[in-house]
Amino acid sequence: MPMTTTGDKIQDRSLADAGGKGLFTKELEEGLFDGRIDFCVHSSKDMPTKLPEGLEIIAYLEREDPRDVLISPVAATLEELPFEAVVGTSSLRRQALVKRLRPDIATVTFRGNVQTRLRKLEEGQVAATLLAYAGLRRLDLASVATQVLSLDDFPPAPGQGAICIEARSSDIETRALIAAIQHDATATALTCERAFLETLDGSCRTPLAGYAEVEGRHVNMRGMILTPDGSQVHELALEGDAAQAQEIGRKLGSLLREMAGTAFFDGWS
Ligand SMILES: NCc1[nH]cc(CCC(=O)O)c1CC(=O)O
Repeated sequence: MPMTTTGDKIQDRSLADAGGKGLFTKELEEGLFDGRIDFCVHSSKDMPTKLPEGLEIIAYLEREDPRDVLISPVAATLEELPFEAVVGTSSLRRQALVKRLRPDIATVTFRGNVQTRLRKLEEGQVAATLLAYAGLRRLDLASVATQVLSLDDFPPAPGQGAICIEARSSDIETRALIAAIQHDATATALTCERAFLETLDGSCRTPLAGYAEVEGRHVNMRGMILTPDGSQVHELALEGDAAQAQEIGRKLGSLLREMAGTAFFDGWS
């Protein structure tokens, strides 16, 4: 049964202004609670860190490419965009990361589905936009990407590129069925990234990035927090055993918070 979420309907505001991550999940979760559906498929990036009592993420699928891409009809790279170009994005993280690399660039709110954004770009409303490579690939639109941005310059949002399944905690049957498609390395990475997010971000208003790389039993997570104008950046990486994924994410978040100091967060939240 197709369902439309508030996140799909509200197209004129940034997600932070419209009410945060829960926008994409609320209607679907109501379907879980009243038994119309038994599981939901989400982009992990859109999932709040705290789920309603009685619901859980029961599996993560193998992660797609987590990187962001630049899409521009006027330049081949972010570096080559014209001086004081206008870039369309409603992501606080992308806004801050762009300005960190190109302080001359202005950003404007840019939402809507991918096709709408590409049309605005064609009409010349902005010189470029930024999107997740994973989303484009899933829509068979990878070829519209102008530049794939490096994980170092442009670290992704926690959860980017990973699909998760949410279900009722009590639904043992669905849990057992879905367990078969869990991708363990992705689950480890996401455990780490979501613990990081939970530690740092109550409000959804702090530009932050975080990406955990998992190889065998080893996790290496890098996190970053920025001021919205990209002028101040704190970043740090921590590594350890996969069994410690949650602790690594939490510790990374609290260390970054300490490094930045309270004044860093007071400025705009
Ligand atoms: N906020 C919307 C959203 N949620 C997940 C993705 C990308 C796909 C993914 O991360 O799996 C996107 C679009 C985008 O950021 O370009």
